[in-house]
Amino acid sequence: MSEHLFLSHTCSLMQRSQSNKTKPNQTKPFCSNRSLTMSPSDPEEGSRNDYDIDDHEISLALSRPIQLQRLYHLSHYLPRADLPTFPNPLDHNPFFHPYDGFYVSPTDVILRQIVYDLASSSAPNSSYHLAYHRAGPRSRIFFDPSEVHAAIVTCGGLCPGLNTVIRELVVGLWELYGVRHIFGIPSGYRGFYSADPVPLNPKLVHSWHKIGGTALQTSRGGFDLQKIVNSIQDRRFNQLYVIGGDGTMRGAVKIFNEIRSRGFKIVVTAIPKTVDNDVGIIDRSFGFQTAVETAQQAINAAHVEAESAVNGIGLVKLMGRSTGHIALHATLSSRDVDCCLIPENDFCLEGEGGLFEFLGLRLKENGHAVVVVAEGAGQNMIPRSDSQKEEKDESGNSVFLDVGAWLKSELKSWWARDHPGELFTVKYIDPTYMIRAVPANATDNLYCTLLAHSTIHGVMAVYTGFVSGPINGNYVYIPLAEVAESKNEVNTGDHKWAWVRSITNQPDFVKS
Ligand SMILES: Nc1ncnc2c1ncn2[C@@H]1O[C@H](COP(=O)(O)OP(=O)(O)O)[C@@H](O)[C@H]1O
Ligand SMILES: O=P(O)(O)OC[C@H]1O[C@](O)(COP(=O)(O)O)[C@@H](O)[C@@H]1O
Ligand SMILES: [Mg+2]
Repeated sequence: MSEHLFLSHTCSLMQRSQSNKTKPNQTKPFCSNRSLTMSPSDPEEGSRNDYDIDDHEISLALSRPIQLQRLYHLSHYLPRADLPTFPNPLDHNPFFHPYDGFYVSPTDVILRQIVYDLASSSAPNSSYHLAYHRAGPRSRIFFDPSEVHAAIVTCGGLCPGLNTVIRELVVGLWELYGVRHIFGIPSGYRGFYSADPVPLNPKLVHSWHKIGGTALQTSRGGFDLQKIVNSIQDRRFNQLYVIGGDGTMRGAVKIFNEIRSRGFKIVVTAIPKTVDNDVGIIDRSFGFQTAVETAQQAINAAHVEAESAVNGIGLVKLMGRSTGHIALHATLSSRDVDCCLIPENDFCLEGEGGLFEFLGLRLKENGHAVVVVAEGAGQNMIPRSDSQKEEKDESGNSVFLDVGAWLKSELKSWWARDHPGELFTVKYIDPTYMIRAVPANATDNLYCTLLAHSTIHGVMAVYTGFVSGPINGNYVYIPLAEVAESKNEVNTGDHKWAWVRSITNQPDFVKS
């Protein structure tokens, strides 16, 4: 799945770097502050210290090959004769003026990593620079727009921006490429074989970006591969846009493989949807910022309630099945939070270093405290029956118990035991669905638009089995299977989590 490209700029950077070695007084590339970048090859400038960068190390780092993550293209399994090409209709779109460089070529790439330690050759992947195909319009397309039959489906839980993505897929296909056969599949994967497709057009979807949820409806479970692919074939769909989270994408990989093995001229693409921001590789998922913003209202309310009570604790549970991104970002944005609990960190309640001790001190100092807990945190501590242990939703995801309700009850028991007769209040706010059922904010709406349009461009170029998404702020095409298996967890060793801890002053809550 990979090929090596030695790009000419790599060579030219190497040459620049090497030529600097022989002309010590010239400005070196990548050394912004000459006084901090003495090279050991310049004896008159002193001996090597911590700020030194060896030219040889720079050359080595820059001379690494670029490994391009290859994408599936219909030409990989269909004869070229079945894939006539057409000029991109954007050539004649009155609103576009394709200039030199407007169209993206297969050699346009975006590097996965932009932060490098030039001196490190032992770091993972350091033997090459990983790159992805840049997203964007191609000069030639492989679909006659009049023959396109596009199907759009939304699966899994809600996320702000779902309707915007659908809207922009419809408007983009219609306005940019002249596609007129666009259909919504109602109620998730099961809708392929249990419902009639709904014809979509720009007029119908015009104001959908202002509405939360998904106008196409969604569901969990109901993934029947053969029925889905048969339905796609029977209805002559040749473009499939699947919008959903990790489960949906694992399903999309199976659909893609089945379509490929049947040799159909059908493109499959997925648009990652996860309010939890738990999908890896891409910078962030759409709707996440809206969810964090909406969570502020719950935190503010918890703070007001806590402050207005004697020994008041405001407890807010936020979404995050296996990752604590929403809780973390909401905590960082709020500054009213005393403690943030996430699934990536175990915590203990009792004893020295435990949550109760910490909150007891906060109440003593401030008279109140605000706790934010992600829904997946502390699940291993909540007592559950055998049937609860086994419980799964229709998609096979484990059903979590309510960590907020459990924590509230534990807090009350602790206080009654250790501070009998003293006033104490816990106000538990569970805004779960409120943070994901809202329409996307302006930033997420714009993001959804770019996501939808960059996806359409890739599909019209008949890349298949791919996901479009931003890496380092640039839109790229990533193999679907890679995204489906990726995970984005909070790195509790990095600066962001340290920042949470420095704001809240919370300890690790480990048993001492
Ligand atoms: N491993 C899998 N293989 C095939 N389909 C799956 C898989 N996991 C989930 N699905 C299907 O994907 C859809 C959404 O999955 P779910 O886990 O509920 O949400 P999300 O996609 O948001 O993670 C459901 O219809 C489910 O049946
Ligand atoms: O009640 P539902 O609809 O199953 O949704 C609850 C789950 O959905 C989520 O919001 C998102 O999950 P998915 O993106 O995997 O669908 C989780 O945070 C939460 O556990
Ligand atoms: Mg999921």
